[in-house]
Amino acid sequence: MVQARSYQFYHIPAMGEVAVDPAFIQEVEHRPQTNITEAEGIPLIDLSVLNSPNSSFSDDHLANLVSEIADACQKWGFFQVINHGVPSEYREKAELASRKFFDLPKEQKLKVRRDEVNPFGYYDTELTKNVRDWKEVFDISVEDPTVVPASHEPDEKELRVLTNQWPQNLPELREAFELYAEQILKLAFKLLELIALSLGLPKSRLNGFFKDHTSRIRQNHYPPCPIADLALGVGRHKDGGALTLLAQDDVGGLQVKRKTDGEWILVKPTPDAYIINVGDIVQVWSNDKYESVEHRVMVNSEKERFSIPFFFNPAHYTWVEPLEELINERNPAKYKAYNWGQFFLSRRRSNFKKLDVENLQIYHFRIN
Ligand SMILES: O=C(O)CCC(=O)C(=O)O
Ligand SMILES: [Fe+2]
Repeated sequence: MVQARSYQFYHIPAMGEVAVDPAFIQEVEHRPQTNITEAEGIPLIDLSVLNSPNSSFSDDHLANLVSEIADACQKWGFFQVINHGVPSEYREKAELASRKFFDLPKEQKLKVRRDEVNPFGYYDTELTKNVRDWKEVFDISVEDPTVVPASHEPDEKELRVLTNQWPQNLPELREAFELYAEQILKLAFKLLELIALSLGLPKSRLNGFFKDHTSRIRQNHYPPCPIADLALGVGRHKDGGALTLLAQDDVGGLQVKRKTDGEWILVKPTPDAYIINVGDIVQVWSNDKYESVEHRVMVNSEKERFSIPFFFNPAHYTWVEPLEELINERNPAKYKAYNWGQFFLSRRRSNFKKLDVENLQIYHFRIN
């Protein structure tokens, strides 16, 4: 059954009455403030130590870097990296191809639409916490094909093989993103090792979880929005995976909830930098030492914005729980183990369809 949409009219200065689907309207307390603080920004970390060919850097340099990472993860859950080793031409090609994709006529984009079974492809009606986001996205799996459980049901034993969908008339999209994925994956492993070291663990302690990783690259397009002060490009949320590596363009709009006072801080675009944040899985592994921090995206009434996050996720069969080296009698495990594949599918389901219940969160696995 096709439901008739009921539009509501909003008065927009300079535009008059605008008809908008009320599904986009945020509750008053979640609307973006226009007078946003651009106070102290998230830390900027230089990774050149890792990429110097003749290792002219000493152990001290590495130790400094590791302690910068530890600090940033504890204080912010977010940081930016420069001199990260991803050649800019790969990123530029991906960004260009992505713009071309979103520029295609709607019916061509709908040919690669994601559906209830395959979470990869194009989508323009995503919900975050049951409110519609002002954006369109195109999701691809880094490993293609990728294996996930057949459903989000906890006792599901069957597996499903998912493949990417590519638009036929834009071959450069696939080419650009397959090359980009290889590069960004290398950076993700470097960051994973730095995070392991920063938690006092051996460098490769976390690598095994990513042998059959289920990482995903998303392309986001936020069109100009006539109700930019009522809607959001992405509603407030925490990333469910291990790490996110985000390439944003020069428009800006990403806001991070500052841990010290709960203020929303705008992440100012830095050319060629990546914005890194720890996701829920790192929060659980670290037994809350590093928290996965809430963030959201403001839209702009004049400018469109593009971003490309890479979500670094472990194998679907991973049981996520606090690492045994990081718990003891004084600091007992704060979470019981949960299965990553089930968690992922349950989340995708609630992003696809409006549900009556809140979507799955790690605090549902919290002990006490
Ligand atoms: O576009 C952005 O800046 C961030 C997007 C985001 O948070 C997400 O897709 O999870
Ligand atoms: Fe996010």
